[in-house]
Amino acid sequence: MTTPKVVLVVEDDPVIGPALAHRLRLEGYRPRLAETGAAALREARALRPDAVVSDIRLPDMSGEEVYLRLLADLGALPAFFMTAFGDVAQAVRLVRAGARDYLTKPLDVDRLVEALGAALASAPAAPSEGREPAGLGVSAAMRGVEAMLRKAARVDVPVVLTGETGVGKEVAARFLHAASARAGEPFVALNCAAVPRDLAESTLFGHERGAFTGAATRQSGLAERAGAGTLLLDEIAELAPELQAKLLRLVQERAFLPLGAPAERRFAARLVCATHADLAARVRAGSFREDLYYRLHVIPVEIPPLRRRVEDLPWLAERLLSEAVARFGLGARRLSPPAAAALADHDWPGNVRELRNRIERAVALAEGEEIGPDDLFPESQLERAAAAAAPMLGAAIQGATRLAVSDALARAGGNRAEAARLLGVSRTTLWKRMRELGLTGE
Ligand SMILES: Nc1ncnc2c1ncn2[C@@H]1O[C@H](COP(=O)(O)OP(=O)(O)OP(=O)(O)O)[C@@H](O)[C@H]1O
Repeated sequence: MTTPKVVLVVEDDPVIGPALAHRLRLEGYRPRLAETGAAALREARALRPDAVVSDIRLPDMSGEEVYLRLLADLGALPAFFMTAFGDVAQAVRLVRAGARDYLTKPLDVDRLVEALGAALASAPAAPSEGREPAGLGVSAAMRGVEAMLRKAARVDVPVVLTGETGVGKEVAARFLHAASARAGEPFVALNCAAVPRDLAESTLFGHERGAFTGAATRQSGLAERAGAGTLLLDEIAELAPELQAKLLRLVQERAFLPLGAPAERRFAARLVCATHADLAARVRAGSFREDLYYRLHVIPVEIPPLRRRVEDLPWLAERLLSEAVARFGLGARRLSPPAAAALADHDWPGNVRELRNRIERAVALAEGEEIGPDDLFPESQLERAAAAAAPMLGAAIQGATRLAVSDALARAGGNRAEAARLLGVSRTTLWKRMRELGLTGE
């Protein structure tokens, strides 16, 4: 059986949103409705939807902003926009940024369902039980990480993934999930740094109806939604102290208490944590509980930065390139040899996320089939232009200085002390400038 694809519907209209979600459910999708941009971003980070269908005007931000933030967080994914305003400029911008389609209201739902079906059929399928998960790299370092994760997948103990931002900690967590016996169960992720502090507890553990003002219905938390699958807590170092205590209970007793619930529930998922912070240092600084640290650190796995495994660059670039081409529905693209060489010269502070962003931008904007170094690193083109402009700027500054100095000397009747006073500089500075400019003061 295939797992239903998750479609995030972002719509604040109380009729259109639920109606669309209902239709998508009938079509065999797992829709998730968000009524604001902030809720959509939260849901997207936790659920990693397969596609997004969003209104362009939302109460708190534009659909465009939601999409660009989703792109940064999740990479490209099929996105469809709905608008009552037919704003062509925004449509063009969104399609350039990778959106699939732009539909005007009243919405032709059949057309949307058809386009969604086509987009999701061409998207790579989620790994399912028994299938070999996609590899993480070809370097010895990443082969080592894969071997470690495969071993960890066999036993149900907490894993902590560490590494710089964008190295692929979440990708590694998904690899672990796919390699484990839990592969057919949900994979649920929460970025602890992104969820507002007052919502963190109910997001993680859920709440009963009436548990707090505004809790109109019962809401299950991610600990419950992860079922017998895997729960990834990303940026674990940012978890508030009161939640650290509750997480300890989750790990130790495998139990959690939804807000306002009469009794604890059993935690059936596997816990994986990730962080780019030095957790041991946080323990020493007193901001992370030592007992939790030791509970979580049963299997620590470090994902090395991309600059320390350059052998992975061509492999990753190739993979991200074909993914971007398929997602944007474009024809073939390839990296020119100088572009491939430029990849190796860069030191990738943003790691694989930066590589993905550069490749997606290059695929979207390159004119022909071949992607050159300037498509990947447009800033170096600007730097070259600035360097070329620098001599011109220098000449302009020199010309202006010459005029000002000659004028001051003329007004001071050749008296250098007076000319320096008029210019607001010391006599030594004036003397230096005159020497540089070849002025004698005559
Ligand atoms: N081995 C890989 N193959 C393909 N894509 C990858 C790989 N590793 C990372 N990526 C891509 O790089 C981006 C960042 O990956 P991921 O979110 O897993 O990093 P992270 O270390 O969890 O980042 P952060 O510290 O910011 O949470 C994603 O778009 C992901 O798809």
